Amino acid sequence: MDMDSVSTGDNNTSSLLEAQSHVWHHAFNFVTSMSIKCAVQLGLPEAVGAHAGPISLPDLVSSLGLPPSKAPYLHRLLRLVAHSGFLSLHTKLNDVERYSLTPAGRFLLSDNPYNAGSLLLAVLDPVLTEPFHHMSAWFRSEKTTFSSTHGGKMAWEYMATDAVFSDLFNDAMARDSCMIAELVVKEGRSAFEGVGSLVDVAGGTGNMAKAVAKAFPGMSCTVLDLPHVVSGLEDGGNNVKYVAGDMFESIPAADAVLLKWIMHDWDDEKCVKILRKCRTAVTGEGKDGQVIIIDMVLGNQSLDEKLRGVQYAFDMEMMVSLTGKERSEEEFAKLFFDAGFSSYHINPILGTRALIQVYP
Ligand SMILES: C[S@@+](CC[C@H](N)C(=O)[O-])C[C@H]1O[C@@H](n2cnc3c(N)ncnc32)[C@H](O)[C@@H]1O
Ligand SMILES: O=c1cc(-c2ccc(O)c(O)c2)oc2c(O)c(O)ccc12
Repeated sequence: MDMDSVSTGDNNTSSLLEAQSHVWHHAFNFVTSMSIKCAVQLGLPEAVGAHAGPISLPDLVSSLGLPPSKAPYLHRLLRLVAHSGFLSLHTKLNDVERYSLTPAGRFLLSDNPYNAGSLLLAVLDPVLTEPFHHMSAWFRSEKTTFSSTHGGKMAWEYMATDAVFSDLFNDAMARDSCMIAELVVKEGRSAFEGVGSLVDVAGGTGNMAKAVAKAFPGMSCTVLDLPHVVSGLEDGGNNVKYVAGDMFESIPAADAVLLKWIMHDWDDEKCVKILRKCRTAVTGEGKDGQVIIIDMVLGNQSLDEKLRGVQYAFDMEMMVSLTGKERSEEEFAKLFFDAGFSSYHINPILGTRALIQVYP
């Protein structure tokens, strides 16, 4: 091959090497993700976190119950996991390497109520990674919706048939809700003040509703979700009850309806259907309620590069695993007006996500 014809633009040595490394960085990102997944599956965060002070490699090998012969291999895994920002490396004591958890590493602890390890395990489960192998074939096909993998089942139908993946996914959602509930109660309190009754539509196992009910003792909260998600869940004290149902059919009347991480699961047509049902729920019986949405809003220029990258990656996940998408303010506004709402307010208080209040 004539190499001159391959290199384009500025071909001095450092820019060539940088361009190659850029490709490698993205090609191997997957290896980094899978290595962090392995660390979570081994219980590494718990072993590091439980140790009094930074832990050495031999102590880690024994507390993880690994064969001693695995020590040099574990050392290599630790190096990457530490480099990725989940462990701090301490070398001061007698030149022995010891590890402690960084704040991001503590997010991987299974007993951390905010644990994000479950989301990592779900996103890196073959159920969710496998469809990506078929993305280019889908682009070439005439099909406009991707989500027909998993033996031809659509996402939520599939979920009802795979209890292991469903439990992992619901746990990921529940942990996220713990953290978001705390932030919402702290930073977005005004949205919930004066609300007497709230339905958390597709509210999963109810963590968000429980936290909101606890923070606002006078509020009665209902969690609506599919039967396989809420069946067997006891109505929790604290004014929280569960209803098994289909949000496309009927949503109980309330002063406010919450949709956390729901809009991005669905295409525009389905979103408008859900929003119309929500509008009916908050305007019945002479009510003049509101719909509260927690989701990403694309195009917030104050987000840094990394967070914008996370939003675009989530958008691909929604495209490939579900029939959903992440939306800009303009795209959300169109949905709201199409569903008959008259105004909205976006409060970007949740990092990559925002709290949106929508009014009839
Ligand atoms: C992404 S999860 C979000 C759960 C919860 N709102 C949260 O943020 O933790 C989407 C939820 O929608 C539920 N769901 C899907 N289709 C539904 C339907 N037709 N009616 C009610 N819930 C549904 C799923 O069971 C799942 O719990
Ligand atoms: O990573 C995700 C994956 C999925 C998902 C759900 C059911 C399926 O059967 C499926 O194949 C994929 O849904 C998500 C979601 O709904 C969120 O709100 C946030 C993240 C995800």
